[in-house]
Amino acid sequence: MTTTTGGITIRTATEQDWPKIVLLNEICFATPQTPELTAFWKGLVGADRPVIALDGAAVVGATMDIPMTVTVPGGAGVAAAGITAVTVAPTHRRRGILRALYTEQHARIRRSGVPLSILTASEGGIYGRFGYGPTTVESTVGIDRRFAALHPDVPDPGGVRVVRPVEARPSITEIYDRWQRRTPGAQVRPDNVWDRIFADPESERGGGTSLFGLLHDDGYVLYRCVSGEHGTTARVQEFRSVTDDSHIALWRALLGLDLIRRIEASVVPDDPLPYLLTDSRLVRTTSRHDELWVRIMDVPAALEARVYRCDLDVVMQVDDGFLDAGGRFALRVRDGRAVCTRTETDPQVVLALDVLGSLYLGAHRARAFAAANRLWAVDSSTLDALDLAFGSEYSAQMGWGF
Ligand SMILES: CC(=O)SCCNC(=O)CCNC(=O)[C@H](O)C(C)(C)COP(=O)(O)OP(=O)(O)OC[C@H]1O[C@@H](n2cnc3c(N)ncnc32)[C@H](O)[C@@H]1OP(=O)(O)O
Repeated sequence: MTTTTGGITIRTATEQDWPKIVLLNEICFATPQTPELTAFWKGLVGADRPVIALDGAAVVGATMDIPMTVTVPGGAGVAAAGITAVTVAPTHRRRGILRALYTEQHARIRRSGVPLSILTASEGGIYGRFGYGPTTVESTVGIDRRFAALHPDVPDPGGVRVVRPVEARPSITEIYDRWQRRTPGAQVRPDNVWDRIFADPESERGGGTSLFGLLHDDGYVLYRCVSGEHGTTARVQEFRSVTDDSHIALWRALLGLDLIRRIEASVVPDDPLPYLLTDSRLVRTTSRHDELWVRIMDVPAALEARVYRCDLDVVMQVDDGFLDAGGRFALRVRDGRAVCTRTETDPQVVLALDVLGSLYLGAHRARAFAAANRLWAVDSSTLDALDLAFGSEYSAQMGWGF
């Protein structure tokens, strides 16, 4: 495939293009790549899968996607294209190269038939126009461990062992798989991603120690320590837990790190962490940000893949200004399962595809979008019905974690 717009050629890459793609990535993300990192990305993406933009012989833009599987409410794994490493040279920005790359890439994604396309966004203002809505949410919190006391009602389930992560790989990966299958927005993690996590290359430690591990039968923590002028901080890279007891036991272990001054971790909106402490204010939020963005490629397939919390009958008009994946859809839910079909009936709800993407995993509310005039509903009870049905048990979670 090759198309040319405004003197720029858009085509799929070959193995020979990779040195130029890597240089573009290094410049755009201000991160030099080691040969190992390049080999890792090539293995993940496939050498001949990026879509690139050329000005003469120079590569001036690139985008890639990785085949992924995302958990949706109810636990099903849905196939998704994971868009990554999108770059346009600083010499060629704001003249439509990203749009040209995306047009080509998304046509290919559509032909592949996957119901979803996903990404994590470098900036929040770019991807809505392409039908992506922010879905999962996470906060970074910091705790001054010296003052953190556990609430007297919080039990001490025990069962945590200190491990070297690489030696505990089978247990850690098995727990991740359990966590991923029950967590909307979580993704199946392939072996080569695990290989990289356990290899723990020094170039990616951000000045910290190698990874330390805490392991429980139903959860684990991977963290590293960073020393600064105000003492040592334990930075949690991953905290995965599938039971309340393991969540408590792992936080007890972290808060027991006597010589560590501060613990930093990412938490989801309904994380019980503040309630474990006598003083919940000690869990200070330092940032709150979107994590996974979803673009629904096939509305009926995506809406039928998840389960719902109550019965629902609604006709939605979904507007897609980028591709033609929108239209009018009748969504009928009984006993949690949906049937979604195209219809000509007048809609009770009108919304853009990026808004439907934001509602899809259950972490955002239709009523809030309606208040912002980003969703129209025929009446207030329709908004209530949407929010009741689309809500999910675990409100939000994190991505691949690297
Ligand atoms: C999924 C990921 O990989 S996230 C990483 C994205 N990459 C980066 O952040 C690296 C640094 N930035 C870049 O490489 C480039 O600036 C890109 C890729 C973000 C944009 O590339 P460009 O070729 O300049 O974008 P292009 O000209 O095609 O713009 C497409 C649309 O997005 C808009 N847009 C582009 N960049 C931005 C921005 N930073 N903020 C808001 N809107 C933007 C344009 O106005 C345009 O809107 P329109 O089509 O509705 O008029």
